[in-house]
Amino acid sequence: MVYGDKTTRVVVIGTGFVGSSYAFSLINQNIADELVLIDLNKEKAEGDAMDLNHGLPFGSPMKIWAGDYADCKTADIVVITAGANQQPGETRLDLIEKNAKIFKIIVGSVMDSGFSGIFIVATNPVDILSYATWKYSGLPMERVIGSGTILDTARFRFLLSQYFDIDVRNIHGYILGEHGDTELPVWSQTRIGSELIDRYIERYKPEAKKADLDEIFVNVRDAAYHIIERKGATHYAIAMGLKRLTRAILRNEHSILTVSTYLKGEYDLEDLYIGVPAIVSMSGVEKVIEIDLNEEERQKLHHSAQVLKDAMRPVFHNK
Ligand SMILES: NC(=O)C1=CN([C@@H]2O[C@H](COP(=O)(O)OP(=O)(O)OC[C@H]3O[C@@H](n4cnc5c(N)ncnc54)[C@H](O)[C@@H]3O)[C@@H](O)[C@H]2O)C=CC1
Ligand SMILES: CC(=O)C(=O)O
Repeated sequence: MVYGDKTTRVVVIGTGFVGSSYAFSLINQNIADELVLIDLNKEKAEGDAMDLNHGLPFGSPMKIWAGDYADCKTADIVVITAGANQQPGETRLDLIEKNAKIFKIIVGSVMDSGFSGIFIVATNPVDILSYATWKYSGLPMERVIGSGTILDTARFRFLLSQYFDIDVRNIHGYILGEHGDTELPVWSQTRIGSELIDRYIERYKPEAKKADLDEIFVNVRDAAYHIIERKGATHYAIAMGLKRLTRAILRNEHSILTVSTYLKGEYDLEDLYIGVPAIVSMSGVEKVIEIDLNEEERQKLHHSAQVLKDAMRPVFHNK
């Protein structure tokens, strides 16, 4: 562990579908020494702690308990997955009012404990609530990270891997922007192995159609709607994305991940959290990576940023 002999502690706030799936994912990875579960529904957190503890004989040693906000004081990472999720037909932005109110209380309680670690935010609308967490906590921007488009990028890579019949680990591409309806694919920089996708198609899959690629992106963008219609929530893949982010921090991996982070001029955007590639290490977001976008992609990213700014104005500036 990069923290040397120090015991590493992760606190999860909100042990619903996402929080409990993340906790399960974490105990299977031997990443942290301690895991604290907090939920408004204390019995749910207690039940989860019992259930997870009973699995430890099959895994690695870890201390897991249902705790309270005082336990955040020495935490390295606090992951917030608390709050309302989308009902069928609802957009992520529809959740802003109720979840922003919940966040004011949660983030205030975490900071009252004396917490000085890193926040990871997953609750939707994640870009706006990451901004809220940064504002409410007063922590440096690099220590407040939203899961951003980490999940959308994973969905994009998976669907492309199916289409091209190539190992998903050899598909390299990013979804940027809002984790939501205005996100965009960066086709101009998408690669299969080391080949740009257009060149790969020319050489190895000339029968591939633009309409198929467009449909892949639509399925990425609308994946949450499709899953929520079928089972009411999405949680396994985001749990694995949050675990990946946790590992990048605790193991100081310097990984490039599409997280929601604060922009101060990068991509000609400022004063918002939005999904872009960034280097993540034990200090949090070390650096935003500004990949070359073509004009259409740049315009779509700016449109997505504008939609986020318009949505957060009533919550953060006019009240
Ligand atoms: N960023 C991403 O890629 C994804 C984000 N999400 C978001 O994650 C959030 C959670 O989703 P689910 O786990 O499905 O919801 P859920 O309803 O299963 O769980 C939410 C939990 O938060 C708890 N909670 C509510 N208010 C609280 C408070 N003030 N303090 C502590 N706990 C509180 C509830 O008791 C509940 O256990 C939603 O906003 C959802 O949209 C879901 C999937 C992917
Ligand atoms: C719910 C959500 O944000 C997702 O699955 O993308």
